[in-house]
Amino acid sequence: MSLRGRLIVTRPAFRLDLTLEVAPGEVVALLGPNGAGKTTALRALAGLTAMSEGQISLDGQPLHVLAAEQRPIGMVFQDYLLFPHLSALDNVAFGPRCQGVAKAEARRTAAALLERVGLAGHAAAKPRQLSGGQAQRVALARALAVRPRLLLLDEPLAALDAHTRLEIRSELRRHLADFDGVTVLVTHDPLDAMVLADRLIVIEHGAIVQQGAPGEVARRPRTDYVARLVGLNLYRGVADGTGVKVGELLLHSSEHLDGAAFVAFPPAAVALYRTRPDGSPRNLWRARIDGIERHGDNVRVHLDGPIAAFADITPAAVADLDLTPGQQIWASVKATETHAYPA
Ligand SMILES: Nc1ncnc2c1ncn2[C@@H]1O[C@H](COP(=O)(O)OP(=O)(O)OP(=O)(O)O)[C@@H](O)[C@H]1O
Repeated sequence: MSLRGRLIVTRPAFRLDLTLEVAPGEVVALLGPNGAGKTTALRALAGLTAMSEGQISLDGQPLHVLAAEQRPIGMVFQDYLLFPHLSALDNVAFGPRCQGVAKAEARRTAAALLERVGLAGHAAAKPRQLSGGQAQRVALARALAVRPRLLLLDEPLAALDAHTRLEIRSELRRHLADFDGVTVLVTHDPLDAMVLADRLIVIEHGAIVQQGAPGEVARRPRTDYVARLVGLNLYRGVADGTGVKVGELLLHSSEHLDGAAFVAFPPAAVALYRTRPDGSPRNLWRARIDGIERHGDNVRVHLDGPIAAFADITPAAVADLDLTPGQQIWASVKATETHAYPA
């Protein structure tokens, strides 16, 4: 079961144009900032948003010619959209019933699916009697009940609190691993994407800007959005074999490259000094402190200068260095903590 297609949706102030190819059993996450077009892409796959041009095929059969209700898809929405007046069992049985399955058989299928998601004991409960995590499980069971060949998940964990989210994320991962059709999920959350997906497709302004295995995307971001998402300082420059020239600054790394290159390093790899350090580390520059904010247990210092960078240091280091906004400081990062790759 494979999905292929070119999705084009044109609106007055927005154009989505994506070429997608997803293998059987593969889980792909569409990731991107607000308004990038993730939901539009998902809705176009579902037949809920009309495409202006393009075509989609599933297992070699055209999908875009089918009305939404005829498409062999299962969908989980962010707020689940369970029918409030139906029990969990009847919510799950609803899809098979619509497909013409006899009532008793539809309910048997639904009961088996509820058991699979760990809710056998809640079959009679109405949606309002379920917790967020339970409602999410019912929504997944309902999506699977129609034996879909394409599973579409729109921010499937967004409505859950942090603790439940952790639990449901790993459960969902197991269910997706058992599903042999194509899964496309939309998320804002890099962790959901990293844990759930085999491949990330990053969308910005309606177009794919980067795609690849989660680890690869995290190690080698290609846009500022991806770099921020995975918490790296990222620059584009020109490599000359010994380092990457970014503006006036030459940044050394352990890789030897030539030509257009990206160079990235984590904020925690940046060390700050009041006076020029001895034994000059290879990457050293004079920076101005542009801002200081809490960042988890650490402090994130915003640096301006030949390059804009974030440095994560401990609160004790902030006190020792007596840092204040506007102050000039030395910043360094070891070549071994700097990663360069072709642009
Ligand atoms: N029904 C609509 N009518 C007109 N414009 C729309 C409609 N839905 C979305 N848009 C616009 O289309 C663009 C893409 O929106 P979309 O919801 O697909 O983005 P998204 O990546 O899913 O964003 P978010 O993460 O905020 O949900 C945005 O500019 C949005 O304002």
